[in-house]
Amino acid sequence: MLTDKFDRDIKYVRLAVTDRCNLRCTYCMPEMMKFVNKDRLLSFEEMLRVVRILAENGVEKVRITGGEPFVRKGLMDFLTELVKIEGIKKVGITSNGVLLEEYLDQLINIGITDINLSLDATTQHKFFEITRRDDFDKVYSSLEQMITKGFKVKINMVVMEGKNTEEIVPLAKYALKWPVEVRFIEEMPFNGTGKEVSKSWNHLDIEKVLIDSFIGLEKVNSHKSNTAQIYKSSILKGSLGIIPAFSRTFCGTCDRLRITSLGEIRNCLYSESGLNVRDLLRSDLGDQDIADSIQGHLLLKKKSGWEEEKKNKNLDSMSMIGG
Ligand SMILES: Nc1nc2c(ncn2[C@@H]2O[C@H](COP(=O)(O)OP(=O)(O)OP(=O)(O)O)[C@@H](O)[C@H]2O)c(=O)[nH]1
Ligand SMILES: C[S@@+](CC[C@H](N)C(=O)[O-])C[C@H]1O[C@@H](n2cnc3c(N)ncnc32)[C@H](O)[C@@H]1O
Ligand code: SF4
Ligand code: SF4
Repeated sequence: MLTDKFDRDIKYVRLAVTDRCNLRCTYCMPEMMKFVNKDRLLSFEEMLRVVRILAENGVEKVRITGGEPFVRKGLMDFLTELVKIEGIKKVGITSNGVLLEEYLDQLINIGITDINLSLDATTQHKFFEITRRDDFDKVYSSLEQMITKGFKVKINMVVMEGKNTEEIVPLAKYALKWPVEVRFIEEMPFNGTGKEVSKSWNHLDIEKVLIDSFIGLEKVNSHKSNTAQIYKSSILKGSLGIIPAFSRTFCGTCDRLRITSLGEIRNCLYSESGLNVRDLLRSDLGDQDIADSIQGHLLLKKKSGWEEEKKNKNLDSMSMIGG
């Protein structure tokens, strides 16, 4: 079992399969984003090997992220192999939904039905302002199809002062008509431009809007490794959630490791650097040696990454880290 100095067992890995993306969300990257050379990314074979090593050491859940996972060629073949790895009980994907619709049936066949969909607006116009691309209709259509086909869907909206706060209630209303979890995320300073987030709504501002707009909304307890505070009401088919990713910490129960698109194992979203597992996989080290290196690196995981690493001001694009 991979365990850190504070007895947190690591069971969850977030794997960024690419840094490339077909959108340019303003909170994540600049329009002229420079992506890394493809040979610096882990190959799918290397990813499968590292996940096997992690699974042999207690990791049970993998979340595929990026960049946009579906822009990487060969993703479906990779996922088919990934779900077969012994010990991996759950594979989820976080996607912007632009290319998702055509893959839904294949995903069901593979056994992946857990999708977190990023959507920050309910109109074409607002969607374009935030993502700099005109793909709202494709994302909405993917969403409708996912609901029809019975996927377990969580919607992620990054809340930005002066940009989309008026979209909180319209998006939350998706949970009135569909059994989806609509989650509102505090903006974090990973926009790839080096600029700080000027002023952003925090979890209390978001909570006030939700409580004022939905009758009978109540906080419920959620799983300890959940990033979101969940709210339910009898009027909702789904639920609402707030992810206080910037202003508060849920580090005490952090059971996550990240593998960036460059193949770096990072102990925390806010870590400035990590263990270069790509070089280890390309050396002649065996699986046990690599597992030992990962365990060694894990001992550097901070008790509260949020408090101790946030000062790093690592302003990478979120697409490099995977969120
Ligand atoms: N501060 C912080 N934010 C996180 C962490 N994990 C995910 N996030 C943020 O939470 C938001 C939603 O991320 P998702 O990719 O949907 O992942 P998730 O909500 O952790 O996923 P599941 O719990 O697996 O459904 C993104 O903005 C992430 O950057 C974390 O460990 N710490
Ligand atoms: C980096 S994206 C990668 C996966 C996919 N492209 C997507 O957008 O869902 C993963 C998650 O990080 C979130 N994210 C990106 N930049 C963020 C920021 N600056 N603050 C908070 N969340 C952010 C996105 O909204 C998304 O839910
Ligand atoms: S948040 Fe996701 S969809 Fe938006 S630019 Fe970043 S990687 Fe692409
Ligand atoms: S800030 Fe770092 S340590 Fe805290 S929950 Fe997020 S990833 Fe884990």
